[in-house]
Amino acid sequence: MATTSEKILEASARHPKPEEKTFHNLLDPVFFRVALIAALRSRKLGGQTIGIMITASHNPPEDNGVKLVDPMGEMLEQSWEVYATRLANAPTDQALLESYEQLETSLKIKPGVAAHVIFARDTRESGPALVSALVDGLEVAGASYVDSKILTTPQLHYLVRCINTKGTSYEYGEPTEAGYYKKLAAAYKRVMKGRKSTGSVTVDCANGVGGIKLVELIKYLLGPEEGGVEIKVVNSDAWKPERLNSQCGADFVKTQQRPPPSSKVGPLARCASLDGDADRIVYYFIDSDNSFRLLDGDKIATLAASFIGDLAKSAGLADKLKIGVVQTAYANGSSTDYITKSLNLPVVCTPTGVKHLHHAAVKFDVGVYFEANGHGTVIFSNAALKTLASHEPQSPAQASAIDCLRALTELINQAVGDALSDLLLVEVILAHRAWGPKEWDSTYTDIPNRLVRVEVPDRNRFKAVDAERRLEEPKGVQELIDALVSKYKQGRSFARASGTEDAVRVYAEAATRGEADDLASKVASVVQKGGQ
Ligand SMILES: CC(=O)N[C@H]1[C@@H](OP(=O)(O)O)O[C@H](CO)[C@@H](O)[C@@H]1O
Ligand SMILES: [Mg+2]
Repeated sequence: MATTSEKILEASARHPKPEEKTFHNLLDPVFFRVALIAALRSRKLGGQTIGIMITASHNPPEDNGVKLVDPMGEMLEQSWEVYATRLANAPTDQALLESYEQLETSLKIKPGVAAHVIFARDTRESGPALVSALVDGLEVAGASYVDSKILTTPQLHYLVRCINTKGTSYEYGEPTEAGYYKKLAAAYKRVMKGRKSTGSVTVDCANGVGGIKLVELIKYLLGPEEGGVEIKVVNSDAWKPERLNSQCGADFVKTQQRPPPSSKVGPLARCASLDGDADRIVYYFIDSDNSFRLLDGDKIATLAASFIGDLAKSAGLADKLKIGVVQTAYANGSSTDYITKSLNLPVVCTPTGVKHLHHAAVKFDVGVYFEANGHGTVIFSNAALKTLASHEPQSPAQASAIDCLRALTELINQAVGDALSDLLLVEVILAHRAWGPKEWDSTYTDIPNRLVRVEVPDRNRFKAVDAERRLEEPKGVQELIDALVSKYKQGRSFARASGTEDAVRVYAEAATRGEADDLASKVASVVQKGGQ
């Protein structure tokens, strides 16, 4: 019988690294190799289940990619990203096998431990072919696996957390797709007790997996006749994969600062857009003067933080729950001011990327984190869960606030930012406050801002520090940016190398639209020159 090493070598030859790279032949060996990493990770963690999500999120339909999920539903631990890259880049089948065996030895992984993996994909056409490459890898690595077919990214994170917590005192939920809907719907009904939604919300599903799953979720929720929100699902053409993220979706709305051209809603109607794998959401509406108003991740974070802060006070728990908000440098300066000065809550700024925000948020009892682009969630610490479970209310008002807080811990996805869960979170808050989008928007006014992309010969020369708000290298560039910023009222600007695209991003804020554009373009030209 062939040994595991022989099997890996033989199978790897079926997933060769292409001589001439096209998108598809490039991904086939990557997926084969990702399977090997997932098997190693599961074995290293004593056989806990690891998740693999096949998606390219908000990117064009022909792209694809992969996200690895750790046992508690969190993103793969950072040190393992390095190992994954090492396996993915191994130049030959033999080099791949050597890297695999080296990892086994250096990480003291016992090959005899059973490995378990669960995977799912979004609606992209390339998904099934990539699943074959993945399965080939899982089989030769001796991992057992579950194919969960088509799911949103956060649903897969949910399943991973449920499977790994099953039978413990902190069981997360029933590890099925229906279990996900039931958990959200039960919590939604609890928070909505005695409240009524007004109006409807139109949800643009980016023609992706979010539409299919939102239609399912609605079946479990309260109908409008029962006081629940009326959810109108649009851009849910998931079976025409070429339409995915095309002229719609959260990324389109956020970057273009306008509704999807297909949108038919009138003034003051609430709208929301999901991204292609439903882990991001933004809200927006058309104001009475026909202007477009975006309610982005910052507005969702401030809404959630203010609501939870008020509930904690009503429950008599203001001193016991340390609530904090985590943002990145892209958060609008007005939102940061509003959180610190009006809500009196602490704000932490981290580098871009949700894993950084998540790690900072766990330091609070209630950590609210959102990127401006709409990716985020609220996490409750174990101490907070204990406080909520044991707190004896002293009045009916306290009892109702505490029940609402407990239900929120179930409504909000604790593993990862989840557009469907965030949608319900926003909807329950608006129902509690009897607010429409305009009242929500008027909590603070965004400082005009501009984000531009600058192509430079080598973006790695740009080294940012201080949560990416200042450039250490190339030398001298930060001083030039500072000098420009000082000339603008409410001016703020920074430049950093993108982690996902071959470019440097420049962000600028200033008192007026024209000044923000002007500052952004001047900083962009400083960056361009400094990057030569
Ligand atoms: C300004 C911006 O939106 N940056 C995005 C983008 O990161 P960059 O490192 O800026 O390319 O992609 C990340 C992953 O999706 C997301 O977390 C982040 O917010
Ligand atoms: Mg996404």
